Amino acid sequence: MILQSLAKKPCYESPPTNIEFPSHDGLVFKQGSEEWKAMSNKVREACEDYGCFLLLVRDEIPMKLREEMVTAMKALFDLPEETKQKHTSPKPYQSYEGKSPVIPLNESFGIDDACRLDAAQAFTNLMWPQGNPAFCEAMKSMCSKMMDLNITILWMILESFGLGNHYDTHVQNTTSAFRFMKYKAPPPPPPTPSNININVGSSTASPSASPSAALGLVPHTDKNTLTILCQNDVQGLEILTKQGKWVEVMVPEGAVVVFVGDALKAWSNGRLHAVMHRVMMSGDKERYSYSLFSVPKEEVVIEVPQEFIDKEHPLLYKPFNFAEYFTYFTSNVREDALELYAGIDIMS
Ligand SMILES: O=C(O)CCC(=O)C(=O)O
Ligand SMILES: [Fe+2]
Repeated sequence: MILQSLAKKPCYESPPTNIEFPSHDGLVFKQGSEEWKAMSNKVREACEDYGCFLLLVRDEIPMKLREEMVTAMKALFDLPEETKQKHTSPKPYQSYEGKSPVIPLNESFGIDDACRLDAAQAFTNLMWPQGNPAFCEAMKSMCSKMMDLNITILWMILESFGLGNHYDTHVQNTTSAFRFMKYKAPPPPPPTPSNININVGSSTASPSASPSAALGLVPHTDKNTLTILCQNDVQGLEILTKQGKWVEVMVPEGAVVVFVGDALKAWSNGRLHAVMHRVMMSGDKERYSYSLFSVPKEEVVIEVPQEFIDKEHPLLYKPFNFAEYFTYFTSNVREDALELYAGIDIMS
């Protein structure tokens, strides 16, 4: 695994540093080894400072599987509208969604409890009643690899805080959700005097500047624990730095983006940062991305462990049920939903 911190500076004046960690036995480092400890600390620091980071995981998530996944997704989004609309769920963000007036370039499918074997089968059979084993296989395999990665990263974070004893409870309390996303290329901007080619003798006025980017996904923090995001080669992801500046995230081939969500931010008493991010589309290519979200199970109450509370770190969040917070958020879609719902006003 190679880890790259994002947005070292408010904007990329110099390339972010790459740190390489040799891996042993595939995904899992020898726990307790020097590499393991160094990697765990880097992961925690990135989560504290930026709330996200890039991981190069060519061994853990092979390129061939990524290619199969994008091919499978193209077939999925190419299905007729009435077939896609068959995917419905009472849960927010899980049904097929497309043609939203706010984000008209975006289409998505959410799949609950996605790492269960029967979830991939049920979804595939709904979309392709005649069967599509290639899709089902790619989805199943990708889900489990991304979940392994997700859990390993959580393990590293806990170990780095010296809280490895919380790992088993976290895993028992965790379920998963998967999301497929497609973003159409934005329509070309209307011609303006500055981008119409005018022939003046032998010289030609310069061609149009690149079309201005269009909103692909609204700014948000993820609400869950940790997110692993993969994309095709079309960039568009942006994060809001702590300095309040939107910066592009150039995701290299073979890398995934890891995000801290609100649930982990609250559990860590605000030590870890849940970063705002969005997608801005430009150019003429379609973006495909897919995410594996680790999510606290319905009944789970998020409570800050004593180890995170001291004089310098007063308790910032009261215990709350994650499912209830999520329901609250869906009817109060605002940036400070977590603070409003569970925050303790330490000034009063
Ligand atoms: O498509 C992307 O790159 C971002 C997706 C995302 O942020 C999300 O689904 O929460
Ligand atoms: Fe997100």
